[in-house]
Amino acid sequence: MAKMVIHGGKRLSGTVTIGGAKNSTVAIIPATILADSPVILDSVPQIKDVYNLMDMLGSMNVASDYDGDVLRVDPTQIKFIALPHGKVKSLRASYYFMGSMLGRFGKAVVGFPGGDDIGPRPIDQHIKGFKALGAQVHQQKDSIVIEAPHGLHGARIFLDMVSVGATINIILAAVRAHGTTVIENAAREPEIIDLATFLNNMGAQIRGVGTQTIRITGVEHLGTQSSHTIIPDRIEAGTYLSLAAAVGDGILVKNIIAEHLDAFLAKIQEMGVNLDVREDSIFVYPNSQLSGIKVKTSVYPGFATDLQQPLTPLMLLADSQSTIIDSIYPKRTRHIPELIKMGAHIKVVNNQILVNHTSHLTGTEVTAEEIRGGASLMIAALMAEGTTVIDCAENIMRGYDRIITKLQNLKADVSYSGNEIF
Ligand SMILES: CC(=O)N[C@H]1[C@@H](OP(=O)(O)OP(=O)(O)OC[C@H]2O[C@@H](n3ccc(=O)[nH]c3=O)[C@H](O)[C@@H]2O)O[C@H](CO)[C@@H](O)[C@@H]1O
Ligand SMILES: C=C(OP(=O)(O)O)C(=O)O
Repeated sequence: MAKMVIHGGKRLSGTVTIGGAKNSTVAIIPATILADSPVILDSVPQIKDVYNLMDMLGSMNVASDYDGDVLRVDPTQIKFIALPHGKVKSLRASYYFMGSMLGRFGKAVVGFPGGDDIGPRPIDQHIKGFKALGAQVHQQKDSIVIEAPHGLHGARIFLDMVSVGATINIILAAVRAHGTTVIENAAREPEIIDLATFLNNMGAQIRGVGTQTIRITGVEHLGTQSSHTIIPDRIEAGTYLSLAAAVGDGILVKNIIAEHLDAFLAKIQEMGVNLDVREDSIFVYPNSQLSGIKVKTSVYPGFATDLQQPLTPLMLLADSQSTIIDSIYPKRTRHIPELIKMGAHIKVVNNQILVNHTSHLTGTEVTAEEIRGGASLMIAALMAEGTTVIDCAENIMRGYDRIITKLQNLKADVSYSGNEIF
C-alpha cells in the first residue's frame, strides 16, 4: 500500500504542464493491436494504467517500449491469448481488449474489468453491441467469452444509455468488420474523437465522432502512417485548476484545450474564480471571495463526473452552500467520510452532496479509495494545516501523470512511498 504524505497550509505557485489524456491513452493502447504495422504514440502520460496495459500487450507477444512520453508498440507478432485475470482487474480499460481482440481475431476471452469502485458499472451495452455485430457472447467463470466464427458484420446499434466504454468497444470491433455499423446515442467525449483520429489515420473509416451518430465502414487493413499525439487530459487539467484556485498564489496550467473544459470553467467562474483563459493555457489568479454553486454531472459536454471530486475541496472555501448531484455515478461519494475526518463540513443526503463553508482543515490519515477521490483528498491536504497521510495512494497513480514531480515543482511539500516512482 503506497502512501502520499503532504505537509499542507502553504500557498503554491509556478507552472504545471498537463499530460496526455488517460482515457484516450487507455483506449488507444488496446486499439494498437488492430494495426498490421508498428505504432508510435506520443504525449503518453506516465500513469499506472499505461504500465498495466503494456504488461497485457506483452502477454500477447506484442512488444512495447516506453521512453519519455513516447510509446512504441509492435503488434506484428501478436498471438491470441485469453486474458482471464491478472492485470485485467487492475484497471477499467482492460475491457477494450474485448473489442480490439474481437476485431483482430474474431474472438476474445477477457475477465471482468477492474477500475474505480464508484458504484455499479455494468457492461450490458458493450455486449449488446458485440452481439449486434454477429458475435456470440457467454460468461465462463469470471470471464466474458466473445466469438464470431463467421466474422463480424455491420449493424445499427442504439445504445440504451450514453456510454463511453460501449461506444469505444463497438468502434474497436466494427472497424475491421464487413459493412457499415451505425452507433446511435453514442458518447461524444473528446477521448472518443482522439481514438477515431488515431484509427482513421491508419486507414479506418469512422465518421460522425463527436456527434450522437457514428458511422463505421469496416476496412481490411490498418497500418500507421505517422505517430499519434494524445490530446491533453481535461480531467488532470480540471484537477490542477481546482487546486490552483484553492491554494494558488498564481498558477499557470499549460497544455489545455479549454473547449474540453467548458462546463467546468463555467462553474468555477460562477463561483468567482478569477481565470485568464489563453490559447492553450489557463492562468489562475489567487482567490479571495467564492460563492457556492450547484453542480450536476452529465455526459459530455456536460459537467464531467470525474471532476466533481477534485472540485469538492474548493467548494469548502465558498461563503455559501454548494451542492453536487452525480447523475452518472450517484454513489461516487467514498471520499466524503475522509474529507469529514479532516474537518470538512459536508453531508450526503439522498445521493446529494452538500458542501458547507469550512474555515479550517486539519491534516490526518485518510484513504484514497480511487483516483478522483484521491485527488480530492490531495487538494484538501494541501489546504489543511499539518500533515496528511493518504493511504492507498497507488490509486491516484492510476491516472495522474508524474504527479509528485508536478506538485513539487509548484513548491508543494509532498512525498510518496510506493512501488510506482513518478
Ligand atoms: C476508461 C474510461 O474512459 N473511463 C471513463 C468512462 O468509464 P466507463 O466507460 O466505464 O463509463 P460509461 O460511460 O460506460 O458509463 C456511463 C453510465 O452508463 C452506465 N452503463 C455503462 C455501460 C453499460 O453497458 N451499461 C451501463 O449501465 C454506467 O453504469 C454509468 O452510469 O466514462 C466515465 C463516465 O464519463 C468516466 O467516469 C470514466 O473515467
Ligand atoms: C473512473 C475513472 O477511471 P476508470 O474508468 O479507468 O476506472 C476516472 O478516470 O475517473
